[in-house]
Amino acid sequence: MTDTVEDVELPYDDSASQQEKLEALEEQLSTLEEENEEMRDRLLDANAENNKYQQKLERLSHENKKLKQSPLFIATVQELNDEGAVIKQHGNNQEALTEVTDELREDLEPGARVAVNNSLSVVRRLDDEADVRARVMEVEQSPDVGYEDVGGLDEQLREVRETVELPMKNPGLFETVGIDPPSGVLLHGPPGTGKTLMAKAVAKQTDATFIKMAGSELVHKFIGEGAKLVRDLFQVARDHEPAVVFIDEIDAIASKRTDSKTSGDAEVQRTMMQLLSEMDGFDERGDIRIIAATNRFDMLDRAILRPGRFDRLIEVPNPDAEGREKIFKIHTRDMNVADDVDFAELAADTDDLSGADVKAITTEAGMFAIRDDRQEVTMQDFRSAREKLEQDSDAEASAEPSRTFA
Ligand SMILES: Nc1ncnc2c1ncn2[C@@H]1O[C@H](COP(=O)(O)OP(=O)(O)OP(=O)(O)O)[C@@H](O)[C@H]1O
Repeated sequence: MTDTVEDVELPYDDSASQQEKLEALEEQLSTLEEENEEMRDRLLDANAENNKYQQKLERLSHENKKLKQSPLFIATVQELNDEGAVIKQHGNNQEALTEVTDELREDLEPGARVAVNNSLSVVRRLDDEADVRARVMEVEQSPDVGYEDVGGLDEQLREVRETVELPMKNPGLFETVGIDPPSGVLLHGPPGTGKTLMAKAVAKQTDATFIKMAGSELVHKFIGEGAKLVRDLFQVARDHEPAVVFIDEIDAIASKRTDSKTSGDAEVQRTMMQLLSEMDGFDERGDIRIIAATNRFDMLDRAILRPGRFDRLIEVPNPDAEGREKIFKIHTRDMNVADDVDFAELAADTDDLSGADVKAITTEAGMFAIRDDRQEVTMQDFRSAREKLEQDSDAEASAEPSRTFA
């Protein structure tokens, strides 16, 4: 507590002379001034020290944030003991003893998958491997899509059948002629044009299991995961032969190399290299065919288009009027359509739309009939549906300029 003026003890007796009082007071004043000076110096030092600590704290907080954000490695907890957790890193299988915070410890047990940072500290617990696989891989024993469900892609379908179906159904033919069937088939074109549909249809036709994985899912946030998922993908395919492996959005793992050297890019590269090596070592691939799809053909790294890899390129464009008419008919097969509906006219009026857009119009037309309490879908319903979807996509396009709906 600070002294108040009343607390100050006077440095003289009442009996002292004026002169003595003055001298005593002067002496005390000078002592106090010295002490004050000393305190001020100490305060300044403390302030400087405080600033230094403040800066250090900021640096460490920044570092901490960066460590949590930077690419993380995957590991499995082997055991928990008094000193922390023994973890085994995926990829290099190295074991390490690392500290874990008390809160995190409660959430961990041997076998748990965790994300660790550069200094191997556990940052968080992850979903189990099986969950990740199930999330990124779609396995369908026999897709319920046939060639009759694909409209307006006769030429593309012919090529897909020749390159995927024929080698599976009649491998001897290629042996007799003495050529290798194309390894992988790449479908490229705008979104919603039927690429996935064709891949499913060919899987059904060949009684093959359809295994789909999206490139964007493969490029996981975690180092080592992408390449491992590619290995898993091909293992699942081998376990389910005959199989059609469909890799959607392949551009996510096979884009032209960028100049930046971030760990994220390195991870994408590693995932792509794993895919290439799986494809290259696939001579004895048996009954597994690979189809990839992309909306960004221009972005692809040419390495994946080399002979023996995705060497059959099939463009899948938006349908022309004739194609749109067929797609209208396919998606209204089970609908109660009024006699006045003219699909040729609707097709002529829906320039530049994709197959997915045409399908959306048919569903929306049905909704108009339901809202109006009718059981039959009329030409007017289709027209209203088209207008509604155009308006919706105009609104979306102005919010997000990269997407358009002509
Ligand atoms: N040619 C088509 N014939 C019939 N239906 C189609 C056609 N194209 C698209 N569709 C409809 O649109 C849906 C989406 O199409 P699909 O998933 O095959 O597109 P995609 O080309 O794989 O698109 P993305 O590049 O966005 O993955 C299909 O399930 C189907 O209902």
